[in-house]
Amino acid sequence: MTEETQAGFVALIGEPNAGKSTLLNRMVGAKVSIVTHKVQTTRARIRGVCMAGTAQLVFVDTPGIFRPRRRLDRAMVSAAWGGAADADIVVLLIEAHRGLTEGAKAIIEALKAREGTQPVALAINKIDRVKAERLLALAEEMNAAFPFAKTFMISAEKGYGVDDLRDWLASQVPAGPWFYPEDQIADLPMRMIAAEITREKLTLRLHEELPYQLTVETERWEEKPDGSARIDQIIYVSRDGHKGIVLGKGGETIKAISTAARAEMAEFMGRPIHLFLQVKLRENWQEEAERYTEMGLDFKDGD
Ligand SMILES: Nc1nc2c(ncn2[C@@H]2O[C@H](COP(=O)(O)OP(=O)(O)OP(=O)(O)O)[C@@H](O)[C@H]2O)c(=O)[nH]1
Repeated sequence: MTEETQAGFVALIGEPNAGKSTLLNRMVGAKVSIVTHKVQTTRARIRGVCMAGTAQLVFVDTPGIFRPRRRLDRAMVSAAWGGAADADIVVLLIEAHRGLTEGAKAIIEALKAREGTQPVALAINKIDRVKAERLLALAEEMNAAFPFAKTFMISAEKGYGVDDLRDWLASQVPAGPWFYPEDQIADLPMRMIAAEITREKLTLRLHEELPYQLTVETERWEEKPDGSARIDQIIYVSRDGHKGIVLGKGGETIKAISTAARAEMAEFMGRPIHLFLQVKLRENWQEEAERYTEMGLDFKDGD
């Protein structure tokens, strides 16, 4: 699965209301938007994954970044880029009927500060709301403001132009193995939320005691006929001695964490959850950490 597959990260940016969730839902499937509010401690949030032929596209966004009230200075811009900096491609989404707004201008300033690092495509969304003449003028105006690698005219809601955009993205990502097994893509957002919930409970419970390098992964997700779900997660620690901290005396700590995490998952997902936690040692932590960083995820704790 190496030579003939491609995979990459796509940062979808745009002002609030531009239609990012709608576009993602079109490309990835309806579960995606649910992720938005939950997974907040990660540097770049993974919003969804989709397949386009032999390519796997992983969509990330950088929340709340491009909403500057004042002018952005360069340091702020580069800090604000966070996970988007690691993306292979950036897509700027704007609204056709609003055009080149102040917010869009601020984003373009930010893009200019890092011009040349990644291809940036423009997607003019909500084309169902404007006349064709206006669109062409807007596309020209936008391309005069920034050298976009490509311009797409889409309607995320109606689905116009979305396949073209996806196919183009697929053609731009590098050759390489997929980041996620294909059969996990559909429930990936829920898996990630579940892992994030457990991690949050670990943080709350352990505070400074928390082993510096620790991750939670959802290993298995099983739908039960009664509408409940069984979730198996592994808490990875980097040193054997850390296991004891997570388990606590007589398993007390892990039990409390599990109870709290299960309750929150059940509430969030609106159904009964059976949660099974295991603590494991992951010795080759360093390489793994690099892998996650590459993916724009910040799973490290304690900083
Ligand atoms: N007419 C029209 N409306 C659209 C289109 N795409 C999205 N919308 C609407 O625009 C509004 C905002 O869409 P969202 O997808 O929530 O926007 P967003 O960029 O994710 O917004 P934030 O989560 O605030 O960043 C919703 O009411 C959508 O239904 C489109 O192509 N045409």
